[in-house]
Amino acid sequence: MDELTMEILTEKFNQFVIDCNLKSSNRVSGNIAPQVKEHSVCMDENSLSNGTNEISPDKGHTLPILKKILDLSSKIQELKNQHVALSDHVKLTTDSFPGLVVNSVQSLGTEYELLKRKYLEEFAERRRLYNEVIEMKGNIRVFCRCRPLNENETANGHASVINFESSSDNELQVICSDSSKKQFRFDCVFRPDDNQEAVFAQTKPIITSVLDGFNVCIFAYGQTGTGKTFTMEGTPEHRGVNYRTLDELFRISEERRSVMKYKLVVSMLEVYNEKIRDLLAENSDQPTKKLEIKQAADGTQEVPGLVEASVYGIEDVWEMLKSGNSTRSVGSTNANELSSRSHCLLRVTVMGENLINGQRTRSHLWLVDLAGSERVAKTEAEGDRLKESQFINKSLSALGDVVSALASKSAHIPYRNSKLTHILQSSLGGDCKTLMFVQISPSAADLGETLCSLNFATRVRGIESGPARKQVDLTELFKYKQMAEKLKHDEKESKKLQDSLHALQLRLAAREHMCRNLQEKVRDLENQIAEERKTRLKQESRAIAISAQPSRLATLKEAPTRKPLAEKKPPLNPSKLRIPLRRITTNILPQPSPMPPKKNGKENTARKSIMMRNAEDLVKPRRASIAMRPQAAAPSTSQVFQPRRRVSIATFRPDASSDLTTPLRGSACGFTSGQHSSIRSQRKARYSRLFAPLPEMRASVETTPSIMRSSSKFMGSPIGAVRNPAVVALQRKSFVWSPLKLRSLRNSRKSSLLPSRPSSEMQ
Ligand SMILES: Nc1ncnc2c1ncn2[C@@H]1O[C@H](COP(=O)(O)OP(=O)(O)OP(=O)(O)O)[C@@H](O)[C@H]1O
Repeated sequence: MDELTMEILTEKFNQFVIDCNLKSSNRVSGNIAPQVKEHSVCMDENSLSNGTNEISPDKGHTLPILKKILDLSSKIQELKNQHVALSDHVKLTTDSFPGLVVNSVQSLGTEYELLKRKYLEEFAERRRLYNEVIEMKGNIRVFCRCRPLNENETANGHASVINFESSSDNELQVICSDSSKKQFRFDCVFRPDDNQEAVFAQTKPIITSVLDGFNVCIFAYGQTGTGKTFTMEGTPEHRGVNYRTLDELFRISEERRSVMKYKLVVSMLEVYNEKIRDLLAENSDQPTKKLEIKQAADGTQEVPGLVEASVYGIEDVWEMLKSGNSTRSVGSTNANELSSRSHCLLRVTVMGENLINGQRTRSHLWLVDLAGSERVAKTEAEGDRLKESQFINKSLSALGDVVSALASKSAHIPYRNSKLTHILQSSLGGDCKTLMFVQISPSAADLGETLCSLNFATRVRGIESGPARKQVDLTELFKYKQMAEKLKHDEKESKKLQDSLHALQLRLAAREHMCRNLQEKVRDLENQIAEERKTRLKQESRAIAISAQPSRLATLKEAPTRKPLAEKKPPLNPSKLRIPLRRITTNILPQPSPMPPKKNGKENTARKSIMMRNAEDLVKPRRASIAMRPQAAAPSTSQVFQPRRRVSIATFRPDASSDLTTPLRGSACGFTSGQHSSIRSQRKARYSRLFAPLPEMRASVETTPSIMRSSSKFMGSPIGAVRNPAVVALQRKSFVWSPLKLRSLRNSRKSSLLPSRPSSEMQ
């Protein structure tokens, strides 16, 4: 019992109770109340125990029931209050959920949006791919259908001239009168025993394109009486393409209901004697208004005033098709008792709306049953039939011209040459899908027409697979093939280049490593040279000091009569007071840069040049002139003991003619003259060996062209630029001009990482 009923009952019983109470009070006022009350209670209990309730206000039996009702009412009220309390308690608000739930709901919402977007993308992708499949199959496809031999033909003994057995599925052979066979190939070939389902199964895929927003045109072409109407319209028992197509459209739209909303509108017209007739006009018996083809703003062809009937189910369609067909122009010919004397066009306009993104589409599906092509002579048409035949043939010829123009990709397509082609303009060619049924008769009597129809169909098929169209596809294919090959080739090349680059990088790294090693060795050798020089200078200065002792004494004796040398000689030109003297004193050659050797050859060369210049400075002949000073009487001790000058003299300018040390040394050390000369000659020979340039070096310096000489990597400066043999000797890494180290160096030559090479090799 719902709440409302309970409330009504409660109210009624409340009223009843009030009434009863009033009556009871009346009785009480008549002094019968106590007895009645007791009796009532008694009765109530009895009646409850007996399971019977007799409600009789007069007898007071109603009171217990009322009491019960009141109890129940109060209970109901109580329950109601409880319900309200509970409702308040469980009232759901956003705050009543924990944060986790709210977050989950929010993330689910986001996920839903994402999925929706993805679905839309997938939907678009599916549509694109499906369209591609259809296009790959061919935007214009041709199916051939052969009807069975009819009774007349069998009776007249006409044999079938169509051979399906020896050919593959999509091929047929026509046995000509001279027993030769002509083979034809189509996208699909239906034999006489193929039923309507089989035909539609192959037709179905193209229909889906209409719902995807593409224009589609399906038409049946062929000789009269070959089954065009049978294929397109069919019979109530064997429904044709028209009915099945609409059925399929409804089925798919139902399938996509959650995403897409479709509206189907149907129009039906015929082109009869180059006039357009609306087959759905309500009163077709009346002369219909003249319909003309106009171009709409979007470039499509429209027929203003044409009835457009919305259909919501297949039942509507069948009724509508029946009514339309009933008004179609038919007539009896020799070939067909109910021959279609017009082209019948059923137009289905599909308006789609995407429920997710609101995108709208509008596309047309044309289902055309053409009038039969026929030979006027054969049909023996006269009068109206002849006129009809002429119009039919004219418009079919116009259709053939359009097909030819499309096949040859002609700039001008003669759509306007007939009403039929004009109205189908936006559904023939372009990106719309076209399916043609070429209907043929198997009878030998129709051989000529059959061959004509098959040839025409082959031309139509040529739009898709013929040279013009195919060429485009092949060109594209070829282009992609070429691109793929080029890509492959480029990949190979780039791999090769990468490999060689890697090898070069490895080689470069090895070279750099070697260079670093060599630079280190150069530094080591330079340090070694500096050390050697220092040691030698010390030795020489010691020797000079010893040899200068007697002359110094003599000088001291002559001192009063002589002027100091400094007074006699003008001070040295500042430019001649060369800094390298200090270097000689310290005996430290310019240190190599702490920075790692750079790859830049110029910098290396410059640095080496500086080093070589410094080395050259050290061996300037001026030291020789200063070295002669000890022979002259030194006026002061400070001048005599100039270790720098003396050191440089002795070291860098060994001169065979100047006898620097022998007399002094001889006297100092007590050697005899013969001993002196022997020692002197030994030392001289040793120095000569040391400082004289190597014979091969000299030879190379003289003979090697300057370009070749300057190409020396490790010397830093071209050898040709170094004139002084001592410097040349310095540049020889293995050549250390230290007598002390000479032996050890000679020994270490074999194990040295810098092998002593002939100068020609070094260059
Ligand atoms: N595949 C088939 N199976 C059985 N019967 C067929 C078949 N095709 C055609 N017929 C029959 O052949 C006869 C002629 O068919 P239909 O009227 O469809 O020819 P048509 O090409 O439309 O002729 P027209 O151009 O003169 O209108 C019909 O009786 C039809 O039932």
